[in-house]
Amino acid sequence: MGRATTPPAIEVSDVTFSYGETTIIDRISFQVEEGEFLSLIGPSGCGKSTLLAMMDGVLKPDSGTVLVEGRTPSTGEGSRATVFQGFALMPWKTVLDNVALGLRYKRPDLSRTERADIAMEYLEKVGLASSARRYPRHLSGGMQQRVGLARAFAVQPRLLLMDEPFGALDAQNAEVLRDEVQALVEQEGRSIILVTHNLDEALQLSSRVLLMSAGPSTIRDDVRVELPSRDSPHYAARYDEYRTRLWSHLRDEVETTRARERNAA
Ligand SMILES: Nc1ncnc2c1ncn2[C@@H]1O[C@H](COP(=O)(O)OP(=O)(O)OP(=O)(O)O)[C@@H](O)[C@H]1O
Repeated sequence: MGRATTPPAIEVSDVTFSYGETTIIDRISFQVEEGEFLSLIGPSGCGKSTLLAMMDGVLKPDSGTVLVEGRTPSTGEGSRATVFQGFALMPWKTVLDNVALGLRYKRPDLSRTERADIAMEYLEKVGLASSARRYPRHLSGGMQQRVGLARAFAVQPRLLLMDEPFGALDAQNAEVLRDEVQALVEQEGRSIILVTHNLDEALQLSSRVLLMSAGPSTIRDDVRVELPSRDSPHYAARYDEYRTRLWSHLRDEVETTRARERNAA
């Protein structure tokens, strides 16, 4: 009674979304609590990016509501940051300026020097301080994605939305960056939503995995991931249990999508 309650980081209630005549998302509901790291997985085209865009205020549901910290999101709010597969860096700006740019929009209260100092601090965290004065075209894909991560984390968002952030990287770079994301998350402790095709990535990084069905998508499974530390003798068995469960559902949904594609062809 009279207790102040913090709204969930995200509250998706009975959301439906269509592109034209095609229903993509069919009455989906779930909540994400503050500090949760949620991975969204599901077959290609089931609407993961669409759902993320609604959380970012870029798209609006046809019916139902998406609330972020209790409010309808609109674009460009400082409490959120996004990381996408395509890096989205400004080619004419240096690495340092690219990171500082995010701060300029999201933390206009800071001076130019303060922004540069923070940008540098985050470039150090992702191991790119020595490339601060270089331009994105001079960096490898992995390095560019690190700049994207530094830019997103530098604004210290309460909510971080990531859409296939490792998708354009080779396997080794993806592995290194996943470790870096994990380290940043442990230091910063924010709410995170990760869209991924990679079940292992979802299991290794997140505290919860939401599996979407083939479209019109609903929630097929919702799994809280509680793994012991990696050096525990129980880690492998527990990991396999989660993986087997999620993969059996995911495989069904991928097969449904493929069968539909074959019928449509
Ligand atoms: N602007 C648009 N107009 C019409 N259809 C669209 C538009 N954007 C996406 N779609 C379609 O909506 C469906 C959902 O797209 P979305 O990108 O959200 O899926 P996804 O699960 O993120 O896909 P993927 O895993 O392949 O990245 C797909 O079939 C896609 O082709």
